[in-house]
Amino acid sequence: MLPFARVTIIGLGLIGSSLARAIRADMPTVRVTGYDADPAVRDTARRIDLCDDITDTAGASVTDADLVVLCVPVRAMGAAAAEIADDLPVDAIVSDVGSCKADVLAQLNAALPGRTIIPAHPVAGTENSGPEAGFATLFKGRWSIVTPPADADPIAVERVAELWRRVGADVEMMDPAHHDLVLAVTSHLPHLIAYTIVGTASDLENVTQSEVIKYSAGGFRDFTRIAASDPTMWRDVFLANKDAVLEMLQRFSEDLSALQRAIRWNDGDALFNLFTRTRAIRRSIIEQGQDDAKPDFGRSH
Ligand SMILES: NC(=O)C1=CN([C@@H]2O[C@H](COP(=O)(O)OP(=O)(O)OC[C@H]3O[C@@H](n4cnc5c(N)ncnc54)[C@H](O)[C@@H]3O)[C@@H](O)[C@H]2O)C=CC1
Ligand SMILES: O=C(O)C(=O)Cc1ccc(O)cc1
Repeated sequence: MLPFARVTIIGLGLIGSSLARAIRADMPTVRVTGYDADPAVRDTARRIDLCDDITDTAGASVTDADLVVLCVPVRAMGAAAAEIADDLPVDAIVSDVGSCKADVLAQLNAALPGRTIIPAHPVAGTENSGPEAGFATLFKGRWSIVTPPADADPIAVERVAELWRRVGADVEMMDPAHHDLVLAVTSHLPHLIAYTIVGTASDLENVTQSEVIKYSAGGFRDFTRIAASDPTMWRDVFLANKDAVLEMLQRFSEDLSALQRAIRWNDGDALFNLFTRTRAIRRSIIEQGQDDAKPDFGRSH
């Protein structure tokens, strides 16, 4: 049985539009309604026939929904939830796709007290944004991490998990705080490093911009893809997942200082041992068949 009959998607960018496309492709009888705060995005969504219906207000989009999925930047979740509070049917489930979970859950609880809130995070995406960047197969073979509150209704949790399975994702359950720590090191810190290194290269005085572009070898090119990711989305992730990111950044800085010291003192063994350990990690990811499948760091479609 389908987990939901009428799904509303709020925020029709990369993830919201991919979810709309995936639901229509994989569950064609489900009615998909969309809303975005940006009128230009709503126009585009209508032009490309993204949903069965696009409404001009948030409230109108949820009046007959049995699931509402918030697909807006993480620090906009509370405002988006507050806008639907008066029109949300009593038995509707509210979910989201935010890249960090504890802060978003707090925002949703504050905006929608007493409502059924089952957050999730599809660990799948690209550096692109907007309604035309989405695609129906984005979630296939990827993880979707569902982070229910401790007292969540198990039936509601299972319905949200089943939605993600239906669009091709593998589902994992996680505590929100643990999710935030894991994703801080596997996703948020790598983005911060990419933003930094591309910024550092572009600030150099003795190396021209055109030399950076012309001679960018594999490593730097990969960083430029990640550093092209949406500024609003990532500003919000770093501020909303501040504690976990600062904790991982502290550890990273200490490890970087150890490497700096090894180079300064010609400690080749230290360098060789670390590089051998990290190569083994890459190989075990490939052996587990997760290279290009999941998680999705470093892949564009
Ligand atoms: N981009 C990625 O690779 C991934 C993003 N995510 C999460 O998905 C969410 C959406 O990200 P993207 O789709 O990439 O962003 P996006 O920038 O492509 O789309 C976000 C959309 O939300 C709309 N919006 C902003 N505030 C709103 C509000 N209050 N009410 C209604 N609409 C509003 C914007 O107009 C925009 O169209 C974020 O929370 C992000 O952390 C999760 C997994 C991967
Ligand atoms: O484009 C990439 O490599 C990504 O890392 C995509 C991504 C961005 C944010 C997420 O929360 C999950 C996946």
